[in-house]
Amino acid sequence: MTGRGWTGADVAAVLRMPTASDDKYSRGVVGIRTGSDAYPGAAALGVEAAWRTGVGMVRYVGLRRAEDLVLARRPETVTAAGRVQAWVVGSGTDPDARTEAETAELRELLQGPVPVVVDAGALSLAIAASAPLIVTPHGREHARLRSLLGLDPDDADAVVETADALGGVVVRKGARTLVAAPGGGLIAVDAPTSWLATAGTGDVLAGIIGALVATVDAGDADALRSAAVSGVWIHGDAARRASIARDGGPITALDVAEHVPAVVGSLLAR
Ligand SMILES: NC(=O)C1=CN([C@@H]2O[C@H](COP(=O)(O)OP(=O)(O)OC[C@H]3O[C@@H](n4cnc5c(N)ncnc54)[C@H](OP(=O)(O)O)[C@@H]3O)[C@@H](O)[C@H]2O)[C@@H](O)CC1
Ligand SMILES: Nc1ncnc2c1ncn2[C@@H]1O[C@H](COP(=O)(O)OP(=O)(O)O)[C@@H](O)[C@H]1O
Repeated sequence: MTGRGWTGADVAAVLRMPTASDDKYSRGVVGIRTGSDAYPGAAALGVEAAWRTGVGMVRYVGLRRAEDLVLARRPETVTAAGRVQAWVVGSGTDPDARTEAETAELRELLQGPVPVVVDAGALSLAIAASAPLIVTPHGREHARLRSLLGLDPDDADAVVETADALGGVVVRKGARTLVAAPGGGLIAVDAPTSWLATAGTGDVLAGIIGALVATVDAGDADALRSAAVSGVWIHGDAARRASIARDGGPITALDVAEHVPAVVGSLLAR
């Protein structure tokens, strides 16, 4: 399997410096519906990452325990209902523990006009979606998703086939992350450091991608794929910087989120 690469210049083309005529809404609003009583931390990680990527507003929708954690970490997060330009769902959720009401609301989101980044526990709902879609499975989740789509679960690198069957962008995470859009070519992004293989970095990635998706044209399939690949690139570079800041030592998921602004700033300054 080979795929074309992605460069800092490609990422910079997706980013936009705010101008004097911007306000918080024109900069994009991302809605994050993640976390659970079992995994409240995933909510805080995704919300932190979305803010750090540079949207005008992050709205969070979730259970009390996760919401409290999100607000303790990021009081600027808005927990009132309202419009968003992208959703992030599923990180830190277990489909077996989800209520019927929550499943129905997720299904409704997945039938709507707003693009949805689907991670972890919500992946099984993605197969029935009609919304513009980006799914972010790791290897095991990708195999499960392929089974649900009637594809060979063992064909780990057949990401283009998964994207075609799903009708959405697929980001199959790993040391080498593969990204494909329906009918499109494959793009591969190699992680600059394997310190990234640590709990919660996938939740951070979903927040980064959600923030980028909130700033692009939802009707443009190419733009959605570019936002997804750029999110993977930013995530990897933030991990590299986070480790360098610790003399090449280990990092945590929150360290990755905290280094995202430096990645974005340096790309916009080129
Ligand atoms: N801070 C947070 O809130 C975080 C929340 N998170 C959230 O957690 C949820 C589940 O995500 P996940 O990726 O762990 O799920 P999944 O693909 O089912 O993997 C399970 C597989 O792992 C294996 N396994 C388990 N323990 C093992 C061991 N010690 N050594 C070796 N293998 C071991 C296990 O094998 P088994 O024990 O069954 O043999 C099974 O095959 C998801 O919602 C995610 O967002 C995470 O993002 C982390 C931070
Ligand atoms: N060996 C590795 N080297 C570099 N990056 C990795 C490696 N393994 C996994 N990753 C990256 O780490 C992140 C892990 O995400 P995920 O599996 O969803 O974890 P979690 O659910 O704990 O957040 C992904 O971005 C993936 O690309």
